[in-house]
Amino acid sequence: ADISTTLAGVKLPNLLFNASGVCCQTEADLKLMVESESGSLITKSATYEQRDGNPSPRYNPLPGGIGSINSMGLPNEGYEYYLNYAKNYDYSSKKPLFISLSGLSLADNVKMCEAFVAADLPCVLEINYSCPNVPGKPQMGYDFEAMEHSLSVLAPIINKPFGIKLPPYFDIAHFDQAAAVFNKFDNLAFVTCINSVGNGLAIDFETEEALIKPKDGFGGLGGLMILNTALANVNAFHRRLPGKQIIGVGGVVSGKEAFLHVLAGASAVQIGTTLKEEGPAVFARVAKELSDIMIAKGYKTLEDFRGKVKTL
Ligand SMILES: O=C(O)c1[nH]c(=O)[nH]c(=O)c1I
Repeated sequence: ADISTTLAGVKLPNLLFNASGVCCQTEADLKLMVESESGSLITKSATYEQRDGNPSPRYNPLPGGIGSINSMGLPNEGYEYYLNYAKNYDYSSKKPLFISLSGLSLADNVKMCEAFVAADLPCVLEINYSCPNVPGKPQMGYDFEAMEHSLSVLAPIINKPFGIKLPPYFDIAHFDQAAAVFNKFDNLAFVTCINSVGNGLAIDFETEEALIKPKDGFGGLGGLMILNTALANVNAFHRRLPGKQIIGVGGVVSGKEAFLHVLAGASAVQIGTTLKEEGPAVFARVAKELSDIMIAKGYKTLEDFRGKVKTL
């Protein structure tokens, strides 16, 4: 079946790619993504300066394959590293490049966006408003006023289609308030839902210890356990953002969850925890599983069922 898609006006040979943060911090990581069967790739969220991030252990899968917890602390090579990567990227490769930016201040986001705009490259920007793991930095995604102000500055600078990475919301009024902000920006072409469910706590039963070191063990939750929150956020914004697209992320362990994300309204699907645990071979597996599901259900393209979840 045809699992290709178009996102922000850019053609993706298939709808799958990595969630920012996984398999994308260094050129070696990104090479693995380019060589994989993913339809696209996105870089690790960049800050203006290089960051080491939080002390390890800072990532851990949870027992029983239910998910993961992380408090990486925004480790990255600094935005110029990713700008250079974007300047040298082979855009004829059919696999579009996305760049994640997560400035620690609006001023930093402005400087990074201006640098990418000045370079005038075909890559697509995803501004991360939802990093839950920088101690002392509350995430922008939960501050609607600050997010609106940031977008009012950045959208005109970027001046072409771009996206934002959002935290999960859990209140219908918050979906409404967030959508009211996003609908003000015409070139805000997509929203990526969801980032990890912030500040969970995983404790080892035997040792009675927290699984990760930073922040007393508090970190973002990912994997199968967040699937249903992810589907709700994808569908809530699919319903509320006419003319914009949704990238679905959260809980994709097989073609089945990718199918559900598209049914909820996703135009593309990112994989985080399962990519971290299985490696880049996950893309060929999930792509085949999704194609087989579509064939079994009689769907030829993603448009045949995108957003068509039935209510009772
Ligand atoms: O701790 C991180 O680096 C991190 N971890 C996440 O789960 N989401 C994010 O957006 C980020 I920037």
